[in-house]
Amino acid sequence: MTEEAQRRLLVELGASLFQRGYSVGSAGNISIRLEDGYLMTPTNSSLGRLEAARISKLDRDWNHVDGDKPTKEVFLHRAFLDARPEAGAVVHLHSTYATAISCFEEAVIPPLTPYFVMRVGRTLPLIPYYRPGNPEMEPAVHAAAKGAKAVLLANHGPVICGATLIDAVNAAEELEEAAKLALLLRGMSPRLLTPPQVDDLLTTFG
Ligand SMILES: O=C(CO)COP(=O)(O)O
Ligand SMILES: [Zn+2]
Repeated sequence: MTEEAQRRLLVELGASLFQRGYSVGSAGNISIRLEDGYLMTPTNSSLGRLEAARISKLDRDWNHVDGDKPTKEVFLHRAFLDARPEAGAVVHLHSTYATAISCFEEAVIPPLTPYFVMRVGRTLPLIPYYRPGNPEMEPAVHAAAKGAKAVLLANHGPVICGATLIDAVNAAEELEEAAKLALLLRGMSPRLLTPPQVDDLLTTFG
């Protein structure tokens, strides 16, 4: 896909996430890996109102080379993109239910549905609280991303990657849905997928 097409897709999917309430105000940020660097949403931009020509571009060494100033969470995206060479895009949201789960001491989403396991995987590490934009978070996120496709930032929100932007957005939506189910069923005793069922999903679709 050309860079122009990636830019257009970022504008389209950002608007789609915003319109459906996955982000509000100027919350959240998205990155895409290119052959010659990275595209990132500009800082303080709304995912609902991105402009293709103003999207930030960084070179392979993470220097800002074009467009508006990038998100203050560049290091968060770098942590994922460095740790997971197969990742083509990273989505960070403040989506309501995943953020609610991130506020628990035990921030766990159990394996309730196949699509959560298929898109998010076996583990969802919780990163301790850091101020948004604090680069000190990078080593913890990098280490966690080595073993997981997604993390929850405590009292802040989810970060998730995918092979393509569409994959990362699908995974972010699936994570939010699973968080909603986990909260709906909290305190009850729902049937969970068994470890062999989880293994089977990851072997078949992982
Ligand atoms: O979600 C955000 C901070 O965590 C939004 O920050 P930016 O506007 O700098 O991308
Ligand atoms: Zn944030």
